[in-house]
Amino acid sequence: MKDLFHYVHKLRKASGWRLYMNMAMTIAISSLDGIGIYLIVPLLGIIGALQIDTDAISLLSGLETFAEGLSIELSLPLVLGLYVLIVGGQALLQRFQTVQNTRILQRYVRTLRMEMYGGLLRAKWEFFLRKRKSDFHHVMVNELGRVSYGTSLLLQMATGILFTVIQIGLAFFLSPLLTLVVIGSGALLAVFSRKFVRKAGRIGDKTTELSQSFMAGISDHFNGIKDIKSNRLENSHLSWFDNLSRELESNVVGFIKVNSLSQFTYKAASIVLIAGFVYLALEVLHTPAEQLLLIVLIFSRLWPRFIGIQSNIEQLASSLPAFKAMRKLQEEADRDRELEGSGSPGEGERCLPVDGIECRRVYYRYDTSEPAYALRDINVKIPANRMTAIVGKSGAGKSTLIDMLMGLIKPERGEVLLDGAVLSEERQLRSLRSSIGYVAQDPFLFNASLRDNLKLVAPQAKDDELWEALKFSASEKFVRKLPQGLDTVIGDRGIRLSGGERQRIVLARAILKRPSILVLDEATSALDSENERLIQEALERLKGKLTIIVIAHRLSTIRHADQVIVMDQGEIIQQGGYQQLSQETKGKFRQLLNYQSEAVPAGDEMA
Ligand SMILES: Nc1ncnc2c1ncn2[C@@H]1O[C@H](COP(=O)(O)OP(=O)(O)OP(=O)(O)O)[C@@H](O)[C@H]1O
Repeated sequence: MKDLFHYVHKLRKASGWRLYMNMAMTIAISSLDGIGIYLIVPLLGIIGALQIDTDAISLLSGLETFAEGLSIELSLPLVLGLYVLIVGGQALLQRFQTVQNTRILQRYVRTLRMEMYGGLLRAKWEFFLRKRKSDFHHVMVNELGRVSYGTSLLLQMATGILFTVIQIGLAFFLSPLLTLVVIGSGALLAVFSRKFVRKAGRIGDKTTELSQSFMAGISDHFNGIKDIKSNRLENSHLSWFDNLSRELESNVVGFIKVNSLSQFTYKAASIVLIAGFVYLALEVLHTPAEQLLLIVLIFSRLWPRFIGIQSNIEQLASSLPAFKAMRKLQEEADRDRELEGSGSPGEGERCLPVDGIECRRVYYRYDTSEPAYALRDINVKIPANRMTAIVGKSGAGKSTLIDMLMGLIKPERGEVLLDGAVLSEERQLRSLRSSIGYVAQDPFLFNASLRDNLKLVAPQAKDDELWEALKFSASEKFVRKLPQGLDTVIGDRGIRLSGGERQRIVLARAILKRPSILVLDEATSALDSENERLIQEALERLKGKLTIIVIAHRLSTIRHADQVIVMDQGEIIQQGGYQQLSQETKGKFRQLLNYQSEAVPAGDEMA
């Protein structure tokens, strides 16, 4: 419930005066509706079109006196005209209110969407390490949809309750006793219906759980579709999908069963109640015909309202888990917020390291409840405007060290310094991040044209700057050969390009940002030796102008590095110049060189 109130508060903040205006309109519509319906029969009585004793209904005798006072004669056309005016006005207001309601709701959903997306984008990298990507899709699509639906239910319910209260007020004027009996019966039934609400809540929990698995499963499957197809895993995935779909189906049917059972209970009760009323009125109390007509009228107006509210409560209970899930993720993301107010790439002050980046006694664990350290007692300096290479076996901690140097993760112990100052302030971190050109192991491209992919980091870049960057990354030739050149759309994650082509485009993009620190994490692993040589030469030309950090398994790539760092099991076990390390015959680096020289033909050995 706390979560619901949290979102109601947000709704109030997002909609401001519109929400109150909406409530006021609800009151007007309900009043007009009540007046229109309840007055038609008695008004016909006043003008004598129906045989009704108006003195039996206090409100009507008052109205009659009022009309007499104004010396207005209540004729049939006047009564009917009044009725048309009231009901027509009410319909017009209702239309206006529907549009207004949608505005309120859509504005609110947009606010929530922006808040959620902004919160996620601004969260630290470590937040993403702990989470499944599909959980974000799940919250942004499914849960947000349920929250929006829940909120619209809430608005509907608020309208319904207001409506009912006003109708009760009007009905009370017409017949206090009868109205009290109807309310009492409704309240009694509501108490008995609490179990329906609880059941609906449990079904809502299950819906959250199932749709989370559904989203996680399908995104995993489509990410790994190539593996699925090549290993003929279609059937096992289909059977998983079938089981989950069945569970989803039975969950929905389960909810409808609960909902329809409660509706049935209310309807059955209404039949019994109305029969009881009529019997009591005719046989025991000998109520006059006009009163009896009112019993039916009041009952038939109020009872469906009770049913509607009960149904809304159940549906709301089933969407409460979505409010909870969304709030939880939003709060987690907000707690892990970083780089407040960071703008688009390239914006803000950039840093130009003069001394370099340094790690002092740095320790890091991905999971602090586990003993294994991904980085252990790291003491290293990455000198400015030099090329540093990080090598080591798979899992040695190379990428983790790079993440640490880029300020993506924070040391559990120890400190990272930029030009001698501890990297802790937001401003420092922001300027460091704005100055980095990063090419990941698994390069990411958007399903857009090459031009758009490149301009992502430099929106103002002219075509000749794009071509210059492409030339740097040895991609100019292949891009010129593409049918639409820079306008070629490269498919989902750049699927229409080869692995090596993708790496080169991402490298061009990193260069286009004109970084002062270039970080390449296995950035040329998919390249043939010819293209790799071209990139090496380009990097050579950059040496002395920017700080370059390279991770490479293929040691030939780092022949020209000024400094080589060798890592093993999270520690730095060797550090020095390429030549120096290759001559330390007992060192790990020499061992790695030997493994690779055995694997490549003699002429291609690095030296
Ligand atoms: N997100 C993560 N959660 C938990 N452990 C992780 C995570 N990423 C890496 N690790 C662990 O941290 C250690 C270092 O991983 P890291 O990716 O830094 O190695 P690496 O040297 O870059 O390996 P590779 O050359 O294969 O990319 C490994 O034992 C790895 O299992």
